Amino acid sequence: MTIVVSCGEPAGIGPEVAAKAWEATRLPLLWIGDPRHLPRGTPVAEVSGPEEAEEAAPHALPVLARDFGPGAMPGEPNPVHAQGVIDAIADGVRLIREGRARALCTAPISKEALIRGAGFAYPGHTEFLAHLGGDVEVVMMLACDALRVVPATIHVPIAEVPRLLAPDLLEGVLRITHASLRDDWGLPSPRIAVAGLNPHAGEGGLMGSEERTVIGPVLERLRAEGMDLRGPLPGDTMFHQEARAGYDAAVCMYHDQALIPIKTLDFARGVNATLGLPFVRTSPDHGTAFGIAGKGIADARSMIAALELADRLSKRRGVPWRR
Ligand SMILES: NC(=O)C1=CN([C@@H]2O[C@H](COP(=O)(O)OP(=O)(O)OC[C@H]3O[C@@H](n4cnc5c(N)ncnc54)[C@H](O)[C@@H]3O)[C@@H](O)[C@H]2O)C=CC1
Ligand SMILES: NCC(=O)COP(=O)(O)O
Repeated sequence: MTIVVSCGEPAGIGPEVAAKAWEATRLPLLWIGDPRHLPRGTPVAEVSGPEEAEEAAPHALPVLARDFGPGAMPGEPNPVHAQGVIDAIADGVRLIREGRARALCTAPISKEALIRGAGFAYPGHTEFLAHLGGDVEVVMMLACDALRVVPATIHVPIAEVPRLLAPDLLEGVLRITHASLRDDWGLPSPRIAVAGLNPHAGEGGLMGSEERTVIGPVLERLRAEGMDLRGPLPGDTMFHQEARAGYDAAVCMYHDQALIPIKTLDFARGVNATLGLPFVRTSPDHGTAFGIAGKGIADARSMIAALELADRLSKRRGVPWRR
């Protein structure tokens, strides 16, 4: 069964890295988008559905063709394309729900282009997919060989993090992360490190209180259920090599606390996966990279890693849509 790849922002590097990743892996993908946005020379097999992808994939990139209207200008998102970009994601999810595809790999979108061009109501794929998955609670994980990280709050202004960091939210994030490490990653007893919010994890309450009022009590409660949770740990000292050896995933309190270490360690091969969905979704860790779009120089290793992870996780799950 095929892995669906949504086109992402046509003015970015998404179409290029998808074409390069197909070339490198020949996995039975189904790319949904306007084939005119693919790099010139990409061998394309237009198919009418995912069922035809397997046969086509060894020779050409299987494409479920959409007409986005005007062509794409590298680096300059066209508002007219925004709805097509959103629809490609939703179509991919529909194919999985219908049991016709086994996973979704999303190429990067420009959140700003979709919000401005089509009034997109979500700050990213993660939140949109949570809605399409049945308004479920989800978690963003970024993973590479050296590290897995989870930001407890995701696409929100930093000023709002302390208010949003409620015990219920943190508990949900930890439960979903723990269940996914066990069921999707095959770790029978996951070890999770949890960062504090404040410098030095609050320095005994002298540099902030969330570690004592929110994070600590949630960890105590879940430890009592048998989860292996370390922390709250100072965010600045939990990512060096020796520290990383002590846990399977790090749950962080905000976006950059989680993403800076992983993108610094392995930007080229990091993968973003959404946990808690009824289906498997992965994505490269990078964005649209408008500055290099159309130049043919984009590095496809993160997209390849995202496809390989989607392949592995969906095979492990065995069903396209878990109810
Ligand atoms: N999953 C998604 O849809 C994601 C979307 N984005 C969106 O992408 C847009 C741009 O975000 P930025 O913060 O600039 O991050 P970015 O990842 O697009 O670019 C950061 C830097 O890395 C370089 N770069 C990125 N990917 C590369 C690749 N595959 N090969 C070679 N160089 C690469 C870029 O040229 C740039 O210098 C934003 O609108 C953001 O919201 C960002 C991350 C994920
Ligand atoms: N920085 C990660 C990111 O923006 C990915 O967001 P999403 O579109 O996968 O929700």
